[in-house]
Amino acid sequence: MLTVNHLTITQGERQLWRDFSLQLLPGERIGIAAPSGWGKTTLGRVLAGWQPALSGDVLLDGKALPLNGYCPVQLVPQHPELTFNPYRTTDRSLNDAWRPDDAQLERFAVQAEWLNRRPHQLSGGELARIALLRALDPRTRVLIADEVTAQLDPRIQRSIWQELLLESRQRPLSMIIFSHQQALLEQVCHRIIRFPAEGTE
Ligand SMILES: Nc1ncnc2c1ncn2[C@@H]1O[C@H](COP(=O)(O)OP(=O)(O)OP(=O)(O)O)[C@@H](O)[C@H]1O
Repeated sequence: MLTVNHLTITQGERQLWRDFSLQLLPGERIGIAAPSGWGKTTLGRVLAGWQPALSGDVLLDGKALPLNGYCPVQLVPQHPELTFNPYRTTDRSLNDAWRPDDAQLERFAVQAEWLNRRPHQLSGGELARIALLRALDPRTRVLIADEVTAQLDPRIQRSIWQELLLESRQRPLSMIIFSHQQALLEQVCHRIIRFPAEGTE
């Protein structure tokens, strides 16, 4: 279980989250809907250990996330091109995590040939699928999906979400999903937390 305890997160002078708490059961999928600039991506970065919070903590099964080695909470960022090394072919970045087989590449609509290219030689949607597959390393327990399919056409979006839901049920893999697509959140999440909370605007 992922437990988020009283997180306060600042970015520069600005306080983005104050006393934010959440519990996520194995296999549970929670959607977070908030206006642009609210701090969703920053929250994702803190939950996956990419940057510290001002206060509060993030625990997986009661323990702090590991500082070294593989982090079982994985963020798939909205702009994956910023997280791929531009000088390496994408297979090297993917295989830093794990080695998906051909069937797994097919499930997430990744063509083997794309893995011989560098990030700038791929479209945003192609790179987004490789980033997603990389984060699905079998050691991942919680996936934070930050607008992961926003760059994809509706048919591929549907098929990727079908596979993600299958993965979420089978492992089980918990998910925190940030999206501006209300219909998507309603279809894939067990519950949705909306900001600003009703009556506070
Ligand atoms: N490295 C940074 N330094 C300073 N300010 C930042 C930094 N990163 C983000 N911000 C600011 O923090 C706020 C929250 O940004 P964040 O990307 O977390 O929002 P978001 O809710 O994910 O937005 P969107 O829906 O547009 O992706 C924004 O006002 C942004 O300009």
